[in-house]
Amino acid sequence: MTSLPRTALSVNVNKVALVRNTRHLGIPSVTRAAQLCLQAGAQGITVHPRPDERHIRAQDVHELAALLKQWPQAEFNIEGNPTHNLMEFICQVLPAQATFVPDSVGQFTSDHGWRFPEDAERLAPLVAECKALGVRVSLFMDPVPEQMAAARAVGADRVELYTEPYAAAWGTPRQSAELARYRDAAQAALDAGLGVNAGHDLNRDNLADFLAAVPGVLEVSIGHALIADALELGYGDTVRAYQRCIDQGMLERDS
Ligand SMILES: CC(=O)[C@@H](O)[C@H](O)COP(=O)(O)O
Ligand SMILES: NCC(=O)COP(=O)(O)O
Repeated sequence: MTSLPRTALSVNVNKVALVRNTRHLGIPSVTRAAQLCLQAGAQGITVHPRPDERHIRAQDVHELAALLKQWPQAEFNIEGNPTHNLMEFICQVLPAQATFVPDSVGQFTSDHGWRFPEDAERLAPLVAECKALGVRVSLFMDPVPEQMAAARAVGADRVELYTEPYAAAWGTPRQSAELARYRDAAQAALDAGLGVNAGHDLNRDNLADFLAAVPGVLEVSIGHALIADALELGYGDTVRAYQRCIDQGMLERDS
């Protein structure tokens, strides 16, 4: 048995909203999806309300915040760029965690992390504002060990390692080299006093290998693949399948 905390699964429901938004019928319901995932054992719900509202809308953020109040053991994680629309949501609903992501307005999807020292000056007061509200701050970061102390220096509690490069390398000859980069970045984050989250393009195939190799991952936020799986398996069975991947990865890491 491991003495380390089990990696939490935060389900990103952006893609439920994306389908919902193609009609004016309110289906599929974002709050119902979140509720079913929580009932199946997910430890959190994540949203990334983009300024163009292509998926999550302001109303979703408020309805999910109300739902999460009924699940005090689960966490609400809101992602976004704090120089665009994120801070307004943070002030309004006080989620457990804010994940700062350096996306441009209208960006296709997140594809890189913050860069230091360039971003330090504008991030520090925004991190402090969240902390004063009692909201934990995680910074979306590329797996660069040298950047982790700087993330800590602006006041962040955690970093979220951007896992798309690992996901793209999974199952190829580059997999172990990629995993080494993430292992080193996570260790540097831990050494700097940061907690470690991870996300982007994680799925049922690549998740266990990631957690087996990368130390101390407190949370994975997973949306695109998980919601696609839920179309076939249903939300409950899908969440349970991802929890098994988490358990398998942690067991391998600790054995
Ligand atoms: C920060 C991150 O990796 C996710 O929020 C990802 O950007 C999901 O956003 P989309 O669902 O809009 O692709
Ligand atoms: N922070 C990553 C996230 O919330 C979900 O990313 P993805 O699984 O949709 O790629």
